[in-house]
Amino acid sequence: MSDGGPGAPAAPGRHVPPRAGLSDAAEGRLPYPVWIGEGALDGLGAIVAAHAPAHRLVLITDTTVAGLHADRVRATLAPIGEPLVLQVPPGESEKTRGRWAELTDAMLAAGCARDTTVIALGGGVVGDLAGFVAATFMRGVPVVQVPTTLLAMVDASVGGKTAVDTPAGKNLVGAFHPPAAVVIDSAVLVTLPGADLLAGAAESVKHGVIADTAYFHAVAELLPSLSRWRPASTDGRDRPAWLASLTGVVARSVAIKASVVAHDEREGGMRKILNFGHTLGHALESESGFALRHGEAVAAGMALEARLAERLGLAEPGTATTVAAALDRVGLPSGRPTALDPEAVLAATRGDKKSRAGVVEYALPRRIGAMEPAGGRWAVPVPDALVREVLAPAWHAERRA
Ligand SMILES: NC(=O)c1ccc[n+]([C@@H]2O[C@H](COP(=O)([O-])OP(=O)(O)OC[C@H]3O[C@@H](n4cnc5c(N)ncnc54)[C@H](O)[C@@H]3O)[C@@H](O)[C@H]2O)c1
Ligand SMILES: O=C(O)C(=O)C[C@@H](O)[C@H](O)[C@H](O)COP(=O)(O)O
Ligand SMILES: [Zn+2]
Repeated sequence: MSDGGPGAPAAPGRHVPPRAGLSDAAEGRLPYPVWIGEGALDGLGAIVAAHAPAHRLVLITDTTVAGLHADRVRATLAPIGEPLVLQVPPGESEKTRGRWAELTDAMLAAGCARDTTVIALGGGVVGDLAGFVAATFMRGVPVVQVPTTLLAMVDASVGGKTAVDTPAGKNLVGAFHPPAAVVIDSAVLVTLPGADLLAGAAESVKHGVIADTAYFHAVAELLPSLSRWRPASTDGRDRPAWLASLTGVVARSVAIKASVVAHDEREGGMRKILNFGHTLGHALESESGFALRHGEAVAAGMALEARLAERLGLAEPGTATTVAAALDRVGLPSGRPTALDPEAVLAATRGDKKSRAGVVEYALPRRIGAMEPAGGRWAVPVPDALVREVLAPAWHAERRA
């Protein structure tokens, strides 16, 4: 982690109207605004001033994102204050209690107090880590989420889950800490490589499976154009044909997630549907040593868990094949990668927090576009023998497009 220098006091109250629009779909469902649109980043300063005014601003980001987008963020924040900029190295292996300690120590050393707003600029790793810093710093200060990956735009930045990983597993120490606002500038996606776009789109595939058949097919149709994307330059001058469609995808995914979270913010029941693909997904992600991106692991987890749902007689026949076909077309994993030991994956599921009374639970679909409780439960136990059965066939990375 590096310190970008001391933050100057912010002057709350200056309000320049932001250029981007509020997501109609999310408005009214969440107790905080979600701004979505190309150029939304330029309105960040005004949004912070309006929704999270503070004496001090702390910008938490990773070194990759800082090099690409931090100058623009500093510029939009300039009228309200110079942020203390704290950078961590990129990657899931940085989402740790150690980084949390370094970040909170740096804030204390800089004299930050409860009148501080944290701005999380980056992918889901930064969002979860900075969100957890904000949730815990002096028992909680506001966080504004500014996602820069597709995954963080469609999923991680909304809903208030924050966490760090531990050696025992993913997201095991965390807090619910809803953001004060979310600012999504889809134009920053042009600097993201195709593989990261695809991994993010996997969470949108999930939203389609759990809530909207037409949306599932629309996302599946868009995947090939994302997989081919190679950022030619890092300055955002290229405007790919898929950008407008992807902005719509972000809005639809945020709306689906908002409608779930609005019903069950603390995951007492229905919110578990957002965990479709994640019981096995988290196990695969951890067992790969994070060689698999989160979205890639969730892709494999969805294909495997859809198979479980069919074998249990919960899902319509053909559901798993439809999910796997959408993933296979672009080389997203649709099964257990050959290098991972099935027994180790099964064992890793037991460390997840989706266990109840020591039994691991799975949120399983009924068909593409629908999740319903089974026997009154949104997540159900699955016999180990069945999990072993779906984990048995290996998925070969050579199948990647
Ligand atoms: N809190 C939630 O509800 C929630 C939901 C889904 C996922 N997550 C978490 O999100 C994490 C995964 O997030 P991710 O996929 O965004 O990974 P990530 O944050 O590691 O970002 C992926 C890579 O993209 C780089 N990057 C970010 N923005 C960029 C840009 N605009 N241009 C170029 N490079 C850029 C990053 O530096 C990083 O190297 C996991 O830890 C997962 O558990 C949380
Ligand atoms: O917001 C939610 O709820 C989700 O489950 C979204 C998931 O995509 C995300 O990966 C989440 O962090 C997983 O939840 P966890 O409670 O299993 O850590
Ligand atoms: Zn996820």
